[in-house]
This record gives sequence, C-alpha cells and structure tokens, in this order.
Amino acid sequence: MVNNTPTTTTYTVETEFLNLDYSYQGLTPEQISDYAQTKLPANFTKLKQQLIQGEFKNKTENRNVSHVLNRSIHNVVKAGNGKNRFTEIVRSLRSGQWLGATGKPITDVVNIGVGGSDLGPMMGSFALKEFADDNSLHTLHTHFVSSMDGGQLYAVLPIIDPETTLFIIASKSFGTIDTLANVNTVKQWLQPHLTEEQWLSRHVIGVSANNQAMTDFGIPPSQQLSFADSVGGRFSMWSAIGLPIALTIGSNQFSKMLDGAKAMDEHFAEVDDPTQNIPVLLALLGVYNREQRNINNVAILPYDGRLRYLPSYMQQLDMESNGKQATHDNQPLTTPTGPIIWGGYGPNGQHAFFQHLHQGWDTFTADFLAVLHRHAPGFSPAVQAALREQQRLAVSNCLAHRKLMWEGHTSDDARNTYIGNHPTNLLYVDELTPHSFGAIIAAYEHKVFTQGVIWGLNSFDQPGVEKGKTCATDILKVIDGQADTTFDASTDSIIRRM
Ligand SMILES: O=P(O)(O)OC[C@H]1O[C@H](O)[C@H](O)[C@@H](O)[C@@H]1O
Repeated sequence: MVNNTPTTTTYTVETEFLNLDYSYQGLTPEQISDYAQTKLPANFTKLKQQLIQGEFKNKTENRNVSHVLNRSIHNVVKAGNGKNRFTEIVRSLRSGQWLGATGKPITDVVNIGVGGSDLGPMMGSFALKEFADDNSLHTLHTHFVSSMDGGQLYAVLPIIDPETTLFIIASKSFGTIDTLANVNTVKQWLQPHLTEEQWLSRHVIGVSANNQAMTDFGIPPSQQLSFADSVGGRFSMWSAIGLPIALTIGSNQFSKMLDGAKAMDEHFAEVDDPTQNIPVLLALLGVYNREQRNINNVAILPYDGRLRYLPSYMQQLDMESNGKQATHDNQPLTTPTGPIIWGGYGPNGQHAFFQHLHQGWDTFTADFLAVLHRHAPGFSPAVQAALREQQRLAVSNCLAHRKLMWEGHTSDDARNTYIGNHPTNLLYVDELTPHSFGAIIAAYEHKVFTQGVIWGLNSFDQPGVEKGKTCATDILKVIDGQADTTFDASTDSIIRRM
C-alpha cells in the first residue's frame, strides 16, 4: 500500500533545452490553470515583456531591471562583433599570451568576490569545465575566494605564484568589505615579490558597475570590465561577472550559455498558457505549496555532480529576492512569501539527510535535477562507458527517491514505513551543455520573478542585508579598540575574550 497511488498520467513540459515533469505535484493541468487565474495578475504578459526588454522597474532602487539584456543586446561576447575587451582578455589569458610583470605567462586566476560576484561564476566554471574549447593548449587554473575570514585565501595562497597569478576583483559595488578584506591580504602577500605598480599593471582585472571605484583603486582602464547598474548582483553571471566561466570554457562556449538562457527567455515570454510555460509552472507550483500546503522550504537536489553548486546559487537567487515582508510599494505583507531554499548534491544527500526526508516529521518540497545522458569526452572508450553507466546509476537513484517521496511505502514493520506525500518537480535535460545549463538558470530566474509578481513584492532589492553590515562595523570598532560601546551581555563577553 502506498500513500499516493502511482501516477497514471505524466505531466511534462518540454522546451528546446530543458524539460519539466510535475507528475508528482498532485495537481492536474486543469487545476493549475484555474489556480493561475486567481494568482497571475491581468497584466502579467505585459510585465513579462517589460522584463525581457529590460524595462521592468525596480521601484525601490529607482532603476530598470536589465539582466535579460545580457543575453541579447548587451551580450558581452558578441559586442563589437566579438572583438571587444572581454573576449580579448579571455583570448589572451587562455592562450598564455598574457604575461605577468616579470614576463611569465599567467597560469592561475583567482576570482575574489562574494554573493552574486562569486556564486554564479563558481557554479558555471565548475559545471561546464568539460566544454572548454580546445583552442587553448595553455592550462589556466581558476580559484574562487569569497570568505570574509580569509580561510579560503589561506588555502589558495600557498599553491599559487605571485608572478604567474592574476586576480579578478569582482564586485558590483566595488565596496563590499568581504572582498576588500581579501584583496588587502593579497596585497600584503605580494609585497616581497611585486611592487603594487607591477601588480596593478599585469595581475589585476576589475569587474564592476562602479568604474570610478576601479579607477580610484588603480586598475588601468584596459583591465576594467564594467556592467550596468541595472543588473542585480544575483543576476549578473551573464555579464562580465561571468569572466571566470569564459576563462574556463572560452568565449564561444560562454556565448552558448547565454544563448541557452535566451531560448528560455523566449519560451517564458512567448508561451501564454501557464501550464505549458516552465518558469510560470515552477512559480505557480511553488506558490501553491507555500500557501495551500503550508510548506516553507524547497530542497534543490541535482543528481549530476557538475551541478553541485546549484543549491547555494539558488539560495541567493530565491531567498535574497523573495524573502520579504513588504510589497514593492512598502505595504506590509500578511501572507508568507519566498520559501527557505536548501539542498545539496542528491546522491550524497541520500547518505546524509534523506533519512529525515523519508521518515522525519517535516514537510518539504524538492526540485530534482537529472541529466539523462553523458558523453564524457576525453577518456578511453572503457572509461567513457564506465562514466556513462555511473550517469545511469545516478538517474535511477533520482527516479527512485522522488517516487518514494511522493508515493510513500507502507509496511507491517513501522521502521520500513515511508510517509510519502512530498510534492516534487523533476527538471531534466538530455545532456548538460552550456545551452542547457543557461536554460536551467534562466528558468529559475523567471520563476523567482513570477513569484515576486504574484506576491506583489520587489524581487530586485535586498534591504534586509544592510542592518547586519552597520551593526558589524560598530562591533568591529570595539574589537579593534576604537570605541567602547556596550551591546548586550553575550556579545560583550565574546568581545572581551577576543
Ligand atoms: O558584488 P558586490 O557589490 O560586491 O556585492 C556582493 C553581494 O553583497 C551584498 O551584500 C548583496 O546582498 C548581494 O546581493 C551581493 O551579491
């Protein structure tokens, strides 16, 4: 006996690069269609068009929302017919022609950034590594440093050489303390090897929406890559912020990632039927689970190791966008909005947190992500065959666990009883490619946008991250002995101990 009978109908939407199976949501297309009528505003089509054309208003920050244009008219690869600063930097570094100040080719690139200036580039570089075009015989190692405490730098500095390392300082604002603190430590580390002038002249690229700050820092104009202020940090991997991805796979492959996202933009904009539109469906199912089933969390469970950084990326994309309690015109909201996003690489989760999912007490919903086929180029036929078998192994586990989470399993033995009834999505692609990867991420962006519209909030600001920053500044002054403010017993006792 099972809690939910096995599905007899498959509910699937297919697009050029991404497919969605929502058969285990317990809702028919007719029910979703009715629900859409009550949830989507009458002007939704117009709002979608505004987003696609870069004309949607981020009212609280008084600017447009233009990240979608990075896939079309502001395409950083195609600008100037592909002959521009971005592609030139990528070509020069990937070919080994970019020499450091002492004449040696750059072998390592360290991206220093945090939040949107770290999560997307890191996820994309890791996911798409095997698509590196082979125009480059020169090997470039890419590293990511984001942590404020310097723990990542501590691990990276011993394995890089100052004379052959280039640092990307990636920061939309160029003022984020985490990033500046890491940069400051790098400068101390460099001192015995390079002068600051040498370092700035050949070992730094700035990526920012704040050109003045890059200039003030001393980065030569030819090493500055800028992007529009109207591109939100968590939506910026399509802009120059995606440089580490392009350095990993080449500009042409990076461009394919943008094209995959663009294909999803077109699907989102053009398909009016909400039950045939993947981002709108994801949004509606999410709102339904939040509001009708009171489920406050979504587990992101990729079943392909190349997507292992997707859950962290999604946390910022979704939670920073829709974790709000006020509407875009500053009225208090009375019903819950964006859920908690969490998750991890699915197969490893099976050996860690899935016990709780199957038999614990909490409700959840999940997005399973599966890649159906794998070519695994670059290895002998025997190794390729073994890797393909591993892919099939992962997909079979993905299908098994989502089935069990929905249907449950009843046994005479209470220990072997599974609760089931957990609604989940399956997002799947035939292959993970730059195209399909771009489509997955764009689908999630548009889901977040649609939910923000439904809840009437502004998905493009993040006022709630600011107070913590000012409070931390006040506390640091006391720790550094520059002030003697007291806070509360617990905080004060830790400060004293420091
Ligand atoms: O790119 P940056 O300006 O350095 O910002 C890095 C991150 O920090 C901020 O606190 C925001 O909450 C994030 O949205 C942003 O991505």
